[in-house]
Amino acid sequence: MTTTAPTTAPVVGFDQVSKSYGEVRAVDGLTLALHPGETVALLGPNGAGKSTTLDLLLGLRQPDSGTVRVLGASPREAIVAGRVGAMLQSGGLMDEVTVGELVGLACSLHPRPYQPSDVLARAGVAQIAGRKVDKLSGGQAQRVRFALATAGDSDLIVLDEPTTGMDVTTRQGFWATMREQADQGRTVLFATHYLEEADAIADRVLVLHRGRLLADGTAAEIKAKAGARRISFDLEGEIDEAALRALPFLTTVDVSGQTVRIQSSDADATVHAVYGLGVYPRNLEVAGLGLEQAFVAITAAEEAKTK
Ligand SMILES: Nc1ncnc2c1ncn2[C@@H]1O[C@H](COP(=O)(O)OP(=O)(O)OP(=O)(O)O)[C@@H](O)[C@H]1O
Repeated sequence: MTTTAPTTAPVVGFDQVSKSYGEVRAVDGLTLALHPGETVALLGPNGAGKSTTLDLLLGLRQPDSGTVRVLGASPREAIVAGRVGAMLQSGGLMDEVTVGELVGLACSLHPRPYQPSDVLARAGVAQIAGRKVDKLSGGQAQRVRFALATAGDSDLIVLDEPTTGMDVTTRQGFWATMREQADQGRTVLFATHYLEEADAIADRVLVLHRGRLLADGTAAEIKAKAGARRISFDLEGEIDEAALRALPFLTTVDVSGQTVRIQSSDADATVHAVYGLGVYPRNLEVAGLGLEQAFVAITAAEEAKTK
């Protein structure tokens, strides 16, 4: 028996949630619903409010106004019922115990625990189960935090910058495991600064900026929202660089040797105008923005508006 409502409620529901620290409004009127089986990336520049949002979601901080619900209950009730597993940036690990002991303890405290041996194996730390927790490398400690977050059968897994300090192979293994968790119907929410991870892993991307939701959609939708496209070509002769830079619709221009790379909010018009400069562009390519460039474009546009 749990105290939580049936799973028809969103896994996570924020309704007009705000949280300030003194003068700083870290989360500003956030409304949001996450659903079962979604893998959601939370992006935003430093100080955008990602960690505060996760703290509110986990009941570690209380909102000044608005409500946060997790699986139809308060965050605290959902956590007590074992429905949420979390891996936080700052989560210190107990000293003087071994990895195996710590994971065993986490399993024993979970209302719906997995076998410690399975948890150790899944997190890739079975070989270091006998090692003291304070003797681990940064990447190993991250894996142990991951083991603690998956000690039992939770409906929601919350990860704050989970792959910081992991090498490439560990990172790939980590995300493969997370995919399995989502495929089994769990909701995975992770904050990250690695945009390529968000692009590859998440089926939904949230962009936070100054505590507000700036974009919410698939990575493809976020890229489209940024509007701009990348244009690149090689020059055969000289180009009047000042005239090139003066063309309308350009957001960035980079001329390096014979190669020109530009971003434009109207690629068709820009290509037409380049021909108009008497240039014949070779190897012309027009492509959409990557998620990283789209993120920079969206947040920079918002910065410009708020100045
Ligand atoms: N305990 C606190 N006391 C005062 N201000 C805080 C506190 N925690 C966060 N802030 C401020 O609130 C804002 C949001 O911080 P938060 O840590 O939620 O952002 P973030 O998106 O997680 O940032 P980062 O990417 O740098 O981890 C920032 O301006 C930060 O300085």
